[in-house]
Amino acid sequence: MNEEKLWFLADLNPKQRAVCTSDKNTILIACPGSGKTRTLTYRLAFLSIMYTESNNLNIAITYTNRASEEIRNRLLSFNIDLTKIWAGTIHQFCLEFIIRPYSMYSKRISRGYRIIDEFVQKRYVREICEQLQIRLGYNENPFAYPEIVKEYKRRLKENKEIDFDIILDLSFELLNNNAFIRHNLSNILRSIHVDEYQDTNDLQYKILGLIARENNRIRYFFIGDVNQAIYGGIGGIAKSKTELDEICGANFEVEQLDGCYRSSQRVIDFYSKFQVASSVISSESNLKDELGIITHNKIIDKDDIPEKIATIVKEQLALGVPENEICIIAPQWTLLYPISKSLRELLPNVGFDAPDVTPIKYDPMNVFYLICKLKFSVAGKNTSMRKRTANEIITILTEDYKIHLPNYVDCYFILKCINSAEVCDEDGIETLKNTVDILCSSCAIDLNQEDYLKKTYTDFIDKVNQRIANYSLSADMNAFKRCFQEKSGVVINSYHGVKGEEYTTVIAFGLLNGLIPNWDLIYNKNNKEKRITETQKLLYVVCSRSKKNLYLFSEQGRTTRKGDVLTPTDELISSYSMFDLD
Ligand SMILES: Nc1ncnc2c1ncn2[C@@H]1O[C@H](COP(=O)(O)OP(=O)(O)OP(=O)(O)O)[C@@H](O)[C@H]1O
Repeated sequence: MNEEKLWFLADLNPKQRAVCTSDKNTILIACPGSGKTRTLTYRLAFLSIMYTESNNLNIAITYTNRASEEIRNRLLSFNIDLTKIWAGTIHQFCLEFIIRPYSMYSKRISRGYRIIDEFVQKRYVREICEQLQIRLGYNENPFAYPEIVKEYKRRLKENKEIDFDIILDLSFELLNNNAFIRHNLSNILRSIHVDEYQDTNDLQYKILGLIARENNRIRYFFIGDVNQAIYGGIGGIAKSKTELDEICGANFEVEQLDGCYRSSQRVIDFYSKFQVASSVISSESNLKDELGIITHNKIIDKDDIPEKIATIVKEQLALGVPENEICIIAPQWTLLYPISKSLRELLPNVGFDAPDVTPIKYDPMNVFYLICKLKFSVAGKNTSMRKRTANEIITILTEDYKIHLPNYVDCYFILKCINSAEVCDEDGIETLKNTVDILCSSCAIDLNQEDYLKKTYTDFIDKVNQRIANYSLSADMNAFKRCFQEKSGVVINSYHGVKGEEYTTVIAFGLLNGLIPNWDLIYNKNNKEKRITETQKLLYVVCSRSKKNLYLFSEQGRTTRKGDVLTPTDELISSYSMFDLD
């Protein structure tokens, strides 16, 4: 009877279908474009259809919010009921399934806590450096100083604050110290899928292992590609079968997918030169025999980059390539913001899905960010997102800040309050303040009695003001609305941000020693091997996003702060001696 509902399995090749419907703990390792994400997404759909009677959840842990959003959208397009599927990052998983429901069992957070963001973290580091009289060098990592770490941790503890690392530490502690939490949690799960598992760190594996060992009926699915392990610097590691067997107390099958459905053979042959674990990849794409364009320009001046890229974009559009099939990539946000601005000026009729410097920064775990999202996006559109966001606001207030809300407060009430707040066209901050005032008074929240919430509010307003001042931004309602407008068009993103994505034409610039690889890897002369492999993996990720065309730039004229000239990335130059570039 389910067969009709499983129509989508026909879109998989036999190997993908076997993996998708398998009931074994599986490690799926395969090359870019081989359909790992497709197999994972279809597996979630398969499980939710096969086990309609059960309430147990199927979990997908992704590296980014963008990836989990894409999985959810794909499933919705199949009309899959999402109630038994959960997709999000490991931090969201820990927060939702461990920290929030069990915070009363941790002395540190039992009376409430607030999650701090990068803005507050940077402020603390600045204050601590002043206090300890430490002068940090340019780009130096403050957390390499044990005395800074000690004082930072002390402050957070004293203020009942947690950061992203502490979310993981506390989750591990709660699970490790409390058998009943492991028991309760593992009994509501059917399966856990970890996408891009090569980027998982030791503590994250341990958390997953504690859950797995408690209940061997949960099926685990680790999906990844060792050649794309670009987070080694922050502890990401692809564990072997033996290690995963040990961590999860289970027996894993190792499976592989063959062929690449994304890229032409020419693109594959080019990026294969950056493999650290070699394998032969053959194209299964309908673009298989396309030659496309693969080029590396080392003579262009940095000031000519915007015009040159604008010309390529125009040519591609004229050839019929859709806007969202073109992607421009750079290694740093400091390069991405100016190129976005220049391209918008040079190509006023082209749409861009590009990073903008806006008054409000993306921060979905901050309750005031969520209030802004509802106030500054269009009411009446995307009702399910609005209801979800309003519910999330209630959850954060009650479970993180431990605020007792009156019984009448539900998502509709929150939406009504936010919609009714007075708008001040010239001043987004004033509008936000009106919204927070009405929300607090209607929900019986006295901000003066709620220290943590008030601190988060003050920090949020400070951060917005600082961004407006630092980047000379407009502060009117339109500027605030732009933060939440959906963008579409030519994609502009970072080298790390494009992981998992695919485009007909990829244009990458900033391929320079000092950026790719970064200075940390260059200075570390003892570890030449690491420098080479880390750089190769980044180049592999970037180039394997392309279906057909690849324009690479190592522009001239970029220098260090001292004025030393940045030269083209060595690993890129050495790789194409055997390859005929255009
Ligand atoms: N069996 C198939 N038939 C046709 N197209 C497929 C098949 N499997 C995957 N694809 C298509 O190939 C492309 C790449 O798939 P997917 O993104 O799942 O690969 P991936 O292995 O996750 O890649 P990456 O490692 O780069 O993230 C997508 O456009 C997908 O729809």
